[in-house]
Amino acid sequence: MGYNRAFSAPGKALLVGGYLVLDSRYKAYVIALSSRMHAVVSAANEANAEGSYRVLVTSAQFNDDQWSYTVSKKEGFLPAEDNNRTNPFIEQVIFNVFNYFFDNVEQVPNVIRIQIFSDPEYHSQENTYVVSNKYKHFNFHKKGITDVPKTGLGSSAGLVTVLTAALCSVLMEESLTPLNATNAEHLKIVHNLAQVAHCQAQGKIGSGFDVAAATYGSILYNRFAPDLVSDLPKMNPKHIRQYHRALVALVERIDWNISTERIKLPRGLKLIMGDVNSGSETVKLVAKVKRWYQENLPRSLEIYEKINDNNMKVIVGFSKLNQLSETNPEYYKKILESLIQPSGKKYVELEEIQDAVNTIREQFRIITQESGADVEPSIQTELLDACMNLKGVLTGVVPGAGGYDAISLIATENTELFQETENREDFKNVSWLKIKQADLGLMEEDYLHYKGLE
Ligand SMILES: Nc1ncnc2c1ncn2[C@@H]1O[C@H](COP(=O)(O)OP(=O)(O)O)[C@@H](O)[C@H]1O
Ligand SMILES: C[C@@](O)(CCOP(=O)(O)OP(=O)(O)O)CC(=O)O
Repeated sequence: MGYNRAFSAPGKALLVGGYLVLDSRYKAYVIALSSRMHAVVSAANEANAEGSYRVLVTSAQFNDDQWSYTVSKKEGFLPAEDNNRTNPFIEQVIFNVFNYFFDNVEQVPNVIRIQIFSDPEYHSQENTYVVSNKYKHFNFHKKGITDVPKTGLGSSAGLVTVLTAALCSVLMEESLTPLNATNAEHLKIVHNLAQVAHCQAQGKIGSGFDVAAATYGSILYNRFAPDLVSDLPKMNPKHIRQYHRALVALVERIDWNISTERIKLPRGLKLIMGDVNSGSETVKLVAKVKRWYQENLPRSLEIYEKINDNNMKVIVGFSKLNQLSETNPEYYKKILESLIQPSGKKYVELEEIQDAVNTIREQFRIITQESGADVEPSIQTELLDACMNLKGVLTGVVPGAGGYDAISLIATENTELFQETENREDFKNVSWLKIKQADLGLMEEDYLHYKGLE
């Protein structure tokens, strides 16, 4: 038996804290999703050029996309793709993981094969067929990964996180404590390496909430200083150890000052995501909002502070509901029932959250108008307002960067929006995604559960 392991990591929805989370002063409420990215890894010694390693990454679901990289210590582990194919996310993971384990690569098997799988909700499901076994089912597309539309659940962050875990597991195999996805120190190593790789591959410094959720699950997140990653030295072919030293210091010794406090939606409530099927470009939205912010100081700061005050009200409101569900379950049950069958009685515990979300949305509509970035465009306003009249819905937002991608609702667990909105003209562009809040971030899977899916 050779070396075989598998890992998975969840997608994300940023419910509260969009844009503000780019600044480390502000916190965001991030829900990890039941839709996951998976990496199945095997490793063996095969005939290979002396001192070089081959990392073969396959994405069978996307027209058998494949990337075959060769790396060697003397080249600073800079990956060269055998067929000149590029996938910056895969490249940066290989580069960073090998450089991190710089002194411990001698015994590592020289061929590492990794199969990537992604759950169906990450991508448009048009023109797909399902391949399944007893444990898993995946959608297969006729096109390559770059030609299939995404739904915005964070495929690259999930990919980078599972790939980092898979490669770390192989490179740590010789160490005293093999990679354990429940060990806090190991999670920190995977998280920090994945953040570095993701930032470098994106070529912009996002807040990293997506990689943090992929690693830690649903969290209250605040970001690290962007300089931590951008200050890493470039790989210098004459001093290949320099990058290793800086990376080890960054991953192990420097305090990133991030928060990854675990959170859970209030008991009895669930997340519902509707894919709106149009697509927005986060990078462009962020650039426009940043420009607006700089050009409108100090008023823009006041708007951000107002949004933040209300973000915190939502976060505290959710946590109060969770407490209430334990201290006064009878009363809590009535509160939730009022969302399904309005009796005229108002519950301040719900109104506080609804009012805070309305204020946040109002402020984002001001930003939308003034910046030209469609954070909450009017078509999404109409949709969210219509959702507020559906049975069981507590509140709803355009998640993350906003735009035309999706809507996220928080509703009672028994809410069945599919039936309620079927055949309704105002919901004709919405497809409800089959997702739930996930309990775990990165986790180990049984590699045998992927047999026959490749
Ligand atoms: N299943 C996969 N196999 C290989 N690469 C993938 C896969 N899923 C995502 N990627 C990589 O991530 C990129 C998409 O990243 P990005 O544009 O940041 O989208 P997202 O918002 O979903 O993270 C793809 O172009 C590809 O390089
Ligand atoms: C604007 C943001 O704060 C949130 C963007 O959230 P999305 O969920 O829209 O993210 P993408 O998957 O990258 O498109 C930028 C950030 O925090 O990186």
